Amino acid sequence: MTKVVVSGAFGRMGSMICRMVTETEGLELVGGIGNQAGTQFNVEVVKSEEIDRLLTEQQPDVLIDFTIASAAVTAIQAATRHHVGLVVGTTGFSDAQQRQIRDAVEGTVPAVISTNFSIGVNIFWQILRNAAPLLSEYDIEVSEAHHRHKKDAPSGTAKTILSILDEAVGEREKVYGREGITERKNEIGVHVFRGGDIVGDHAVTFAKNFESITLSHRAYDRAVLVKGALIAAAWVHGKLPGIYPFSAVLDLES
Ligand SMILES: NC(=O)C1=CN([C@@H]2O[C@H](COP(=O)(O)OP(=O)(O)OC[C@H]3O[C@@H](n4cnc5c(N)ncnc54)[C@H](OP(=O)(O)O)[C@@H]3O)[C@@H](O)[C@H]2O)C=CC1
Ligand SMILES: O=C(O)C1=N[C@H](C(=O)O)C[C@H](O)C1
Repeated sequence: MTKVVVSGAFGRMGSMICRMVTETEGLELVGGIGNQAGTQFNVEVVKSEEIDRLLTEQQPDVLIDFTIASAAVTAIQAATRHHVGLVVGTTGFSDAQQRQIRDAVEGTVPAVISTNFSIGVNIFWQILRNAAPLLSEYDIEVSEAHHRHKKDAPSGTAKTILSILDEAVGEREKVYGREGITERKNEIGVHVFRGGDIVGDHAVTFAKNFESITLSHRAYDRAVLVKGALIAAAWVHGKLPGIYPFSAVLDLES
């Protein structure tokens, strides 16, 4: 049995994760962390000031975090103090926050950290790794669309796409939207849409004269992201300390 605490327990992802943990054999929901205290699926949800008490009392095996960057850093640091494994889906970390996370996790706990827990997106990234080197002479544009409530832009997934492209075709300047008189150089254009309840769309277009190729992924239901996080939670329990990508959980490494 893997005992799970969910940070962001009242959020869009967190509340669905709490419900699906209670419905998944082998996982047990033992607590939550929220911006306010309360209960979720019959377990206590505490504010971040009470994390240490919760982790001491409930002795979870894994903490799953889907919050905002600053709250995630606090939860991650607490989990490492209590030797609790981690699944982190929160996006929008600054470079300094990423360093804080690496420093906290290294040598202490196993952590699966991914900007996207959909299996399809992780396969999409792998396809991109293989395809992009063949398309290095093409103009490249990246776009993403999400619901109106999303706070960070571009999405974490889009940032991962950009780092895959940097590695595959060499680092290029990123141009975030265009306005006025602009001349395209050897850059990557990045375009962000926000509206309605779009779960998550990502696309990469490679264009040259007379032809283009677009690789895209669309999530129709947040459940695909939640399912991936739960697969990661079951996997990470008992692993050696270190940061693992979700592709390692899925055994997608080529
Ligand atoms: N990796 C992946 O596959 C995915 C990643 N995400 C990422 O996950 C994060 C959450 O997304 P989503 O669920 O849509 O966002 P929500 O805003 O719905 O959920 C975040 C929750 O965190 C709570 N929160 C804020 N501060 C704290 C704190 N200090 N301690 C505990 N909880 C806190 C918020 O409370 P309040 O509302 O009161 O502020 C809210 O309930 C985002 O960064 C998003 O990009 C999302 C989907 C998939
Ligand atoms: O905030 C969201 O909703 C999502 N965030 C992740 C991201 O920033 O890439 C993943 C997913 O697309 C949904």
